[in-house]
Amino acid sequence: MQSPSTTITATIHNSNLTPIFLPKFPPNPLRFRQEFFHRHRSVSMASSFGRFKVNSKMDNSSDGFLTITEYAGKGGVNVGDDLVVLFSHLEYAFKRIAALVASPVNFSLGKSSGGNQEVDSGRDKPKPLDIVSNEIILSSLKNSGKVAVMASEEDDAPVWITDNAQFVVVTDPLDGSRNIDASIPTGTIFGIYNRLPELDNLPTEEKAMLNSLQSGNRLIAAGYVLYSSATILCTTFGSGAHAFTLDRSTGDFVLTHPDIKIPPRGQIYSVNDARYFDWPEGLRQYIDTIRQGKGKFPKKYSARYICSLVADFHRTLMYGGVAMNPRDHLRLVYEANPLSFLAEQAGGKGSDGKNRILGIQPVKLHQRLPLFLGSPEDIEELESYGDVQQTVNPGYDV
Ligand SMILES: O=P(O)(O)OC[C@H]1O[C@](O)(COP(=O)(O)O)[C@@H](O)[C@@H]1O
Repeated sequence: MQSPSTTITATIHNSNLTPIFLPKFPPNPLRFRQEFFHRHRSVSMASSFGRFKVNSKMDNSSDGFLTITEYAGKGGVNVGDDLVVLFSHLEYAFKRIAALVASPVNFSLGKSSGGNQEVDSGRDKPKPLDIVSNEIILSSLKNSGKVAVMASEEDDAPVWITDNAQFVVVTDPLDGSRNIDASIPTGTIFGIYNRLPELDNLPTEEKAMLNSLQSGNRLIAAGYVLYSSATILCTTFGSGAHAFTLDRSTGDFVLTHPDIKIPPRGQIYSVNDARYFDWPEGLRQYIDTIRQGKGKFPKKYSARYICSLVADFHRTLMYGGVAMNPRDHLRLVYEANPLSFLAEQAGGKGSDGKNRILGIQPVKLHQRLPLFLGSPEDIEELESYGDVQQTVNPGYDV
């Protein structure tokens, strides 16, 4: 009989993981790289924006996992040097945030949004993690030299960084941070647009705002980072959704989930159903119906709700079903648009219950709306109930 450690080692070996607590294995098998090349060898990866195409040189690549830089770079989908540089700076920010949320230093930072009120004299009040994460991302974007403006959920107004840089970045630096004291997964969400040169002559505040209020249809890239048992960066450049897992032994994000396809139909719904009595009739009926297995899919649905949007969305992408927040709570610019872009790139849908999210023109930076993300058949069935947006919003303590 094998010893437990032999069994664990074998299991990990077979699943291509390289944990830091075990001796390093020989180079990782070729599986993901080969799969990726095989799938994309002659396939046009042009997005609806018509920008990115696979470079055929990828066929001749060497062994091992594909890093995100390789994927995005000249040997991969070739999104352009500027975007590759921007991504490498974003990656650095995400690694710093991943380290921070997992660090004992959290406790001295004051994890919760309220921060630590008790401070020794002469010492600054610790900043909550969402503020620190915001600063980390802003500093990376500044260092990249590629970003004209950043709009963040943590800032009242967009920050103009530099003239003539190509990109606009919108972000929720640390979503789900209210859960962090319990070490529940959190995430970063981001979207990238091209700067609109036609606005260049406007006053700074105005051009910063209008560049940030672009419709989701114009996103050229988007993604989220899940800080959980693994740190996963799931991204799209408009040519499918791909997830990269942080290999802590090398510090690289490596392609582990190429070309994610959300199941057309899932069996999981994700919602804060303590709000049931504030829901409109249509939403109650929909949930009652699928719970009982009386919907179009004749199986009883199961509920999962982490209350951390990135984690709930990631699970939905992997397993299918629908993740929702039916009240005006989540932000169009920072959350709904980037995640809807990813959902669509994976074959899913993003809706406000009536309309496609990516078609909505933002009118305010911090605009909130109901959000439904998930499998196409589930979203279509939900929308067919008509009355699914929660308009009663009394304010909730937790
Ligand atoms: O309280 P609700 O309606 O369940 O909302 C929970 C949602 O709010 C969030 O915590 C985001 O809220 P904040 O933007 O206020 O941090 C999501 O992560 C989560 O999905």
